[in-house]
Amino acid sequence: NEGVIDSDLQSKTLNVGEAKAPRYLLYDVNPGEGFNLRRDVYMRVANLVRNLNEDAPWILVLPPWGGLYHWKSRHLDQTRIPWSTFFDLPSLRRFVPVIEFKELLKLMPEPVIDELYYLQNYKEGWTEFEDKMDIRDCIQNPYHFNEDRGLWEGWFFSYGDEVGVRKLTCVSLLGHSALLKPFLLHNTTARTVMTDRAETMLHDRFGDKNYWECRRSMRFSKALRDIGDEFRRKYLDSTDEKDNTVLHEDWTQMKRKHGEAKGGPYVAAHLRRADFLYARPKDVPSLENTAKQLKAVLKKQKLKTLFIATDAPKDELKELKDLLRDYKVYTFEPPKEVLETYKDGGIAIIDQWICAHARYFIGTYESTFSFRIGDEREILGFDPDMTYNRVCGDEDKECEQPSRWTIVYK
Ligand SMILES: C[C@@H]1O[C@H](OP(=O)(O)OP(=O)(O)OC[C@H]2O[C@@H](n3cnc4c(=O)[nH]c(N)nc43)[C@H](O)[C@@H]2O)[C@@H](O)[C@H](O)[C@@H]1O
Repeated sequence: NEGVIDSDLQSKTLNVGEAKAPRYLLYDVNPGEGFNLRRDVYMRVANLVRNLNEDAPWILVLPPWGGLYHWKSRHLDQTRIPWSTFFDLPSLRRFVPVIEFKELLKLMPEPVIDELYYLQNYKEGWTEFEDKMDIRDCIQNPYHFNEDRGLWEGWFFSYGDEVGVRKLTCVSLLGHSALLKPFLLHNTTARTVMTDRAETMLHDRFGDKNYWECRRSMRFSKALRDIGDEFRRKYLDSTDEKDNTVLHEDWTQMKRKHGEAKGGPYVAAHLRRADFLYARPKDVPSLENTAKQLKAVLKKQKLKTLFIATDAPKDELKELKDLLRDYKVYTFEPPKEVLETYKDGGIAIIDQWICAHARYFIGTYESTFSFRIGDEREILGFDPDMTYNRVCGDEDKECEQPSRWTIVYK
C-alpha cells in the first residue's frame, strides 16, 4: 500500500475504453495554504479525475506534503512526505486511481513533466459569475525558464533540483473543476499534465453524493488512527465498541444514521489561535472567555472531561488549563518518536481523530481544521447538534453556529 500501482488497478485502468495508456494529472496548491484546505483541494481534483475516467484512463498523482507554514517543528525535515504517512491509500483508490509522486518518477523515462497549466483569476475580475476558462498571459507565476535545460523550473514539492516541465501555460479560470475535463481530453495529448494553484477550481457540487464519497475515501492511515484510539482508551474512557463508532474496513460499505454514534464521555474543543488571532480577531475569544464557554458546554453535557486540540503556544495553553482546573483537561502530547515519524501533520491528524470521537464537539469559526472534524463525525454518525458548534468571539455572545453540511449517500 506504499503508493505502488497494484497490478489490479493498472489493468483496470488500462482496460478502460480502447486500452489506452493512462495519463497522469499532477497538481499543486498556493504555498501559503494549510493542510486541511489542501485536503479540500484534493477533493476537487479527485472529482475531476473521477470524471475524466468516465472517458479515458487518468491517474491522479498525489503531491508530496511539505514546506507548510503551520508546521512549526523546525528541527524536523518536513518535506517529501508521502500521502501514505497520513492517509490510507487503498481507501483513496476506492474512489479514484492515485499514485504517489515518487512512484510516478520511477515510471517516467526522465523527470520531466510535459505540461503545466498555472491557474489564475481573470485580470479584469468578473461581475457576473459564469463558468469560463481561457489561455491568457501570466499575471504572475513562480516558475522560471532555464535556457540550458530548456525547462521550466520551480518548487515541484521540493524536487525542484531534479524535476522540470517542458511547457508552461497560464489559464484564467472562473468556475468548477469539471470545466477542465474537455480541455484535458481534447486540447492536449500530453502524458503528464500538472495544474498549479488548483485551489482556483471550485467544487463541482459541494456537499452532494460525489463530494461525500470522495470525503469518505479520505481515511486517515491506520497507524495514526491507532495512536488516537490508544489515547482515547487510556485517558478518555473511550472505545469504539462502547461509543458506537466502529469503523467498517471498507468505507463504501459504511452507512450510518445521525445519532447512531454515541462518542466517548468527553467534550472536545478545537481552538484555532496562532495566525487566526490576526486573520479573524473578531471570532477568536480571549482565553478567559474561551474557558467560560467551555465550562458552560461541559455543564450542559454533564461531563467532567475535556479534550483540547489547539495550535496555541504552550503559555496560552497553560493559562487555559489553569482556568479550567476544576475539570479533567487533556491534550495529546506526542512522544518523541511519534513526532519524528509522523511529524506535525500526523500530530494534527491524531488531534482531529480524538475530537471526532467525542460525545460533543465545539470548533473554531471558519477553520477548515474544524470543518474536517465535523465531516469525520458525519461519517461516524453523530447527531448534528453534537457537532456543529463553535466558540464565539468576545463581542458576539450569540454568534451564528456553523452551517450543517450533513452527509449524503445518494
Ligand atoms: C488563516 C488561514 O487558516 C487556514 O487554516 P485552517 O482552515 O484553520 O486549517 P488548516 O488548513 O489545517 O491549517 C491550520 C494548520 O495549523 C495547525 N493546527 C491548527 N489547529 C491545530 C490543532 O488543534 N492541533 C494541531 N496539532 N495542529 C493544529 C495544523 O498544522 C493545521 O493544518 C489555512 O488553511 C490558511 O492557509 C490560512 O493560514
